[in-house]
Amino acid sequence: MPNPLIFAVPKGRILEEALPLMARAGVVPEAEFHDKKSRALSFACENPEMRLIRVRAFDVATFVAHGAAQAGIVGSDVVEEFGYPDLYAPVDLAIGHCRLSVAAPEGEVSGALPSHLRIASKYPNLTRRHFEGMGIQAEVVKLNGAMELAPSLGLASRIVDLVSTGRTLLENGLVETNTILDISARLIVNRAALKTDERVGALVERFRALVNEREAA
Ligand SMILES: Nc1ncnc2c1ncn2[C@@H]1O[C@H](COP(=O)(O)OP(=O)(O)OP(=O)(O)O)[C@@H](O)[C@H]1O
Ligand SMILES: O=P(O)(O)OC[C@H]1O[C@H](OP(=O)(O)OP(=O)(O)O)[C@H](O)[C@@H]1O
Repeated sequence: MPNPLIFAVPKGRILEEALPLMARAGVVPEAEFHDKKSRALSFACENPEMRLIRVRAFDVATFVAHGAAQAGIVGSDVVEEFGYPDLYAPVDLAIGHCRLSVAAPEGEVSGALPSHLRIASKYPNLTRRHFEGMGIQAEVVKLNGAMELAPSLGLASRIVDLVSTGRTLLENGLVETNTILDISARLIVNRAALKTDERVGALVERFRALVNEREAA
């Protein structure tokens, strides 16, 4: 039998929406995948030619870009932040919708911006690029969560973070000032694997057909 095709998924909130779509595309993990007590990270699938790995969202892109996994599902925020040349995102799955936005403390949203700003974010590249486009040099303080605390504690004057309902910003006294990126989850594949392994192309076509079907309905 050939090496199994490795399919990488994030462990958190995208997963719930992705699982039904994956099942319709023939990616169905063994029962242990759903066992909250299991510490396994790699799972057999109904299709014996496939294995599923569960990793952090940012790491999904890294595994696929380096060819350690051949395909996966991840938010377009992660695809854009890394910009890996070996990673190809051919299908917009139209799930996991949110946006990447700049937010500032209430009361500090108006007035001209200085030429240098300190921004807290998990997305240093997208943040720097956005502010460069406005002629502002952004010094990014990299945080992995709870960005919303940074302005009130003097760590940064603004944040760049994911927004969905807007509740987290509101409850932390922040106001959204600009949207940098509208986000949805993508099917991603390793470019070399797409060229050399016909199973990868077939997988892309299955997901593409599913999304087209859903749009037509
Ligand atoms: N409100 C939201 N907050 C965060 N991410 C969201 C939201 N809505 C949709 N997303 C999408 O979900 C992705 C995070 O996915 P998920 O929660 O599955 O990852 P994770 O592996 O748990 O992340 P982490 O590295 O934070 O542990 C984001 O990259 C984004 O594309
Ligand atoms: O606009 P809202 O609906 O309030 O959602 C946005 C919040 O959700 C995400 O955090 P998450 O819950 O993933 O926690 P984390 O950043 O600590 O992982 C994000 O970083 C925001 O804090």
